[in-house]
Amino acid sequence: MAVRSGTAASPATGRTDRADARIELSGVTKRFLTPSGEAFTAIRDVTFEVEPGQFCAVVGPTGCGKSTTLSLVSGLDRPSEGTVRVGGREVDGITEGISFMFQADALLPWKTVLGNVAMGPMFRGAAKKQALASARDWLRRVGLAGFEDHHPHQLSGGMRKRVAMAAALINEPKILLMDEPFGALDVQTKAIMSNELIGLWEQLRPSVVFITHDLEEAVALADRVVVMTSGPGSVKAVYDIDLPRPRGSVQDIRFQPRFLELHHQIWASLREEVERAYARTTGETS
Ligand SMILES: Nc1ncnc2c1ncn2[C@@H]1O[C@H](COP(=O)(O)OP(=O)(O)OP(=O)(O)O)[C@@H](O)[C@H]1O
Repeated sequence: MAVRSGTAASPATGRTDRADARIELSGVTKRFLTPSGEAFTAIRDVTFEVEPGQFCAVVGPTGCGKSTTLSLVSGLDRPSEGTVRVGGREVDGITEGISFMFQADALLPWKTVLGNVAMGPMFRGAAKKQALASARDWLRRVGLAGFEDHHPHQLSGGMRKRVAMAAALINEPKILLMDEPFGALDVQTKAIMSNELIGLWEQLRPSVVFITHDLEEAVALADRVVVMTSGPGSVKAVYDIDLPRPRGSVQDIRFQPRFLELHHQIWASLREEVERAYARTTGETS
């Protein structure tokens, strides 16, 4: 493992080398105006990179600015200072080739499962027949063959996540942004979904920014873990995870000595920030 900050190491052998999938945040600060008109700094001087095809997890205490960071990468919001680049180009609006997955389902309740998944290619100009064929194929890939005509409310939470995953991946994004996508699932379903995500990611290799509160999930899935400080968030440390790929089942990897070692080291760093954030909410000084 390497604890790093600053410039990124070369991607490991076998990674996609699509330079247009590189994500770079450099000295990024984001301030919001509070209702009373004062400036509130959500993140300060955030710098890190995600290599093309790399799976990068971001962890940090609640309110440290993880979602804010993700929205700046997506182009939904702009930095107050610093630059966000995707593929070497400064982000100045919604960037082509990015898909999202959030904790809340972003499925349209009035559309069938097939209709929800086919929407992406249809918006991108695919013929309806082709979009539906591709959606059927993706539903098969996420284990939902036979559920094409169901509506989202007729599915379990895990099944809805599969639909959301198919809807995100059908566009074959170069970048996948995920904000606690499995946060609302029970432990077993979360593990199954994590395994499925990693299997599909290994086939498509988009660059991933994956926000999570679950450090085990971060270490099990990621090539790189970014630890953020308590708010205003900045990058405290970057850990390159040297567990081999393919990783296999996330349930099993948690028992490997190397996993435990990495988890222990990163938790020592994260814990200080979690405690600092907690002390603030309880009014204690730290
Ligand atoms: N649009 C906004 N206007 C004002 N303040 C905002 C806005 N968006 C976020 N914030 C504030 O910025 C800080 C960081 O929020 P953000 O949601 O990015 O944190 P987070 O690390 O993702 O939190 P959590 O882990 O709890 O989801 C919070 O204090 C939040 O209240």
